[in-house]
Amino acid sequence: MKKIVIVGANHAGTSAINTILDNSKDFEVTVFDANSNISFLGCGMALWIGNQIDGPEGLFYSNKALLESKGAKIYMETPVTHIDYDQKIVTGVTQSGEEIKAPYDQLILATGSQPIVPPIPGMTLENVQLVKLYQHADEVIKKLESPAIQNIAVVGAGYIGVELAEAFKRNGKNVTLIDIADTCLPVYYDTPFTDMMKQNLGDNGIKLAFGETVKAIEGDSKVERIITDKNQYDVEMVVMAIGFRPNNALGKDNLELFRNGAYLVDKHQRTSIKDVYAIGDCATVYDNSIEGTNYIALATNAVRSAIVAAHNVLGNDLESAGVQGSNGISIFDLKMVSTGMTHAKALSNGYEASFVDFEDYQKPEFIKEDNHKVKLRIVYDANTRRVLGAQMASKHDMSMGIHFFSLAIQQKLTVDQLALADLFFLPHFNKPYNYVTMAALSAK
Ligand SMILES: Cc1cc2nc3c(=O)[nH]c(=O)nc-3n(C[C@H](O)[C@H](O)[C@H](O)COP(=O)(O)OP(=O)(O)OC[C@H]3O[C@@H](n4cnc5c(N)ncnc54)[C@H](O)[C@@H]3O)c2cc1C
Ligand SMILES: NC(=O)c1ccc[n+]([C@@H]2O[C@H](COP(=O)([O-])OP(=O)(O)OC[C@H]3O[C@@H](n4cnc5c(N)ncnc54)[C@H](O)[C@@H]3O)[C@@H](O)[C@H]2O)c1
Repeated sequence: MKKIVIVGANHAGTSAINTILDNSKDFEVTVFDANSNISFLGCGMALWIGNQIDGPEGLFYSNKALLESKGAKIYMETPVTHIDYDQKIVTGVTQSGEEIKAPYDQLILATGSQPIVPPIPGMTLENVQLVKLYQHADEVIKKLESPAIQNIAVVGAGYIGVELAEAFKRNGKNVTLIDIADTCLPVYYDTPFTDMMKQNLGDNGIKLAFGETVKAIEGDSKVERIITDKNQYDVEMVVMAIGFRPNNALGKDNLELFRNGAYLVDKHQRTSIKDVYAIGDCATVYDNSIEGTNYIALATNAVRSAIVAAHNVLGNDLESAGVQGSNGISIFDLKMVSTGMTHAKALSNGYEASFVDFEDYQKPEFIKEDNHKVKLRIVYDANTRRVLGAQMASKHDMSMGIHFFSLAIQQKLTVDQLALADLFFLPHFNKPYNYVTMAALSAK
């Protein structure tokens, strides 16, 4: 039997294990994970912290017993400390200090990412929190019960920071949201959209401290204040959410890396060493919007890249379709979704980019219930007319609409091809002249 070793058993690793074992019985699959749990959905963390769901139980979809029932050998709480890429041997160390040596024919690295820790004074004070793992969320929730914690600074107004700012507000805490950029969610949306989210956060009582650089966290053993280049805020907890860094410790000296340290992979998820694959947050993706290699840490990419790697391990020649970085967020009922490049990013990447904006009600005005305005921006190349990105915002759940644009970018469609696409009409759902058609028709 061919030996497959997988390092990391969270979203990417679990997806690879399932794909291999669901499709073949001819492989011996050995898996190592440093953590004590598998498959925690970080995307549900804010809902759990904000008391919008019953508890964390539903945020797990797999476990050691389930994967072992399929035939995998799973070592939990067993960090891999060394990989001999010449001899093809992975070494893990159990909690009791026992060394496990696992030889492989093919190796899948699924070691994910870690939150970025800024090099500022005060990071080791009590109540400075990182938020990635189940254990992190559990610790934050226990601390929130203390009446001593009333004022919280969230650093980073990206996806995690904005979601957690809402969650802490739902706990009745005073929240200050700090970002080095002059707005929130700048990676994903252009100004008209980030302005909507800014307004939404402000209207719901979150103090916004944008355009401020954090210099230090201060206190006498516990957090007492956070200092920026412009202000200082008295807080009892600081939550750091300024992005992820790929976890490349096991391969950084052996494998070719992307500029941020992620393992550089091709469309088969192959690294620079034969028989070694990398998937999920530790690896690069092929980004169809920029037509090149990129780093986009998302669970969706983790699961799909794992399916691709697993099929190649099985001997099926499967190539990734690439990604568009499609994403979504819902904060105090404001829903925003985006895919591909923002206009600002397209310009900074050297495209002669244009955009078209359109805003309309989701349904005809005679429908009075659950009918909200939807704001749409399509970003396209002014020369080739190729769709480069799209953003949508509404109180209506229009999220499925972004998939249309995602596929358009993947298939290199032009904005003019979208204008004449066959979109159905029914008043319960949309308008005969819907905003997608109208926006695309209006593209200059
Ligand atoms: C709060 C939060 C909200 C999020 N929301 C969303 C969302 O809404 N949508 C979305 O698409 N994505 C979301 N993400 C991102 C998503 O969680 C990640 O992209 C995803 O976890 C990546 O999966 P992964 O398996 O590649 O890596 P990870 O989840 O980082 O898992 C890596 C695994 O490798 C193990 N490991 C690492 N090193 C070793 C070693 N040396 N030996 C053994 N094991 C090792 C770790 O213990 C871990 O279990 C969110 C993330 C967070 C933190
Ligand atoms: N809904 C979702 O799809 C979802 C939810 C949560 C997380 N995620 C993913 O998880 C990953 C990590 O999320 P994240 O929110 O940590 O990263 P992010 O990239 O979304 O946001 C990081 C934010 O931190 C800011 N920042 C960077 N350095 C800073 C500094 N020194 N001081 C202050 N601000 C600073 C950036 O300007 C940015 O706004 C991302 O890939 C994200 O897409 C996705």
